[in-house]
Amino acid sequence: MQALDVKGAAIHYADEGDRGGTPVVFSNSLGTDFRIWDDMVARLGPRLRIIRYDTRGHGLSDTPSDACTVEELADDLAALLDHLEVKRAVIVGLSIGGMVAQALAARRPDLVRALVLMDTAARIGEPMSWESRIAQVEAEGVASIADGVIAKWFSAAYQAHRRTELAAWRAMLSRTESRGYAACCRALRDADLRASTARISVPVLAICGDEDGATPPAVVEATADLIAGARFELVREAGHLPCIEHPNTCAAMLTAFLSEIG
Ligand SMILES: O=C(O)CC1=CCC(=O)O1
Repeated sequence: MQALDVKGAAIHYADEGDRGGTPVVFSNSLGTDFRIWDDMVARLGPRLRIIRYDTRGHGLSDTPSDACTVEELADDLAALLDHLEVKRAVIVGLSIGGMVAQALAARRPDLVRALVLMDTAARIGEPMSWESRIAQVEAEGVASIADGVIAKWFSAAYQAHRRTELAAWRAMLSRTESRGYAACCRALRDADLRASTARISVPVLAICGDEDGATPPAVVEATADLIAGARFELVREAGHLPCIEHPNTCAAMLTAFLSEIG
């Protein structure tokens, strides 16, 4: 187990693969931890350095405060990459992890070679809906919102046929500490990255599940449209977490993108 102290908070991470290979860094979404990348990462080629970490307040990472910003989350990632002496990494970010990737590209362009923006946007949801989610999880815990969240995370087919895996992912979500979850909801409530994202100049691949109920394809594509040269691709029969539902497709998309950017 590896963890880094970032301003008093333990950030849990894994640094695996070929230390001399292209660094590829994975940033998770709200209510998840870095296990969401397991199946996708297992399908990637050998000459990559694979770095995964748990966003603060999630997985084994600490929850240092009741509130945070996307910029602070990007600074956590920058501290981790500085510690690992990684520069020019390909950052793969899912949902809030994709916002962290966009913010990192704006704040520390030296760390970013390219971005894969998965089911994410420069602005996600409305402040009022984040407010009511914060109130709900602070009053009754993350498990109390699990039904609604799971419905957006997975396609109709996955929900109908993968009951056991669904129960396991629900357990991951429900066990997320409400303080850390609410802190990241505050970051989402306050983040509008449209101006800085429009200035991103590294290669960008945007990916979205066609049944994503949280960041629907049109929202993800609108963010891709802000970035010069960004490409948008759909994953069929997938919800908000296509890396779980279709790891082969997502790994193939990432592999093709990596060979394009060289
Ligand atoms: O939990 C959700 O509603 C989906 C989501 C929005 C931002 C994020 O990271 O996940």
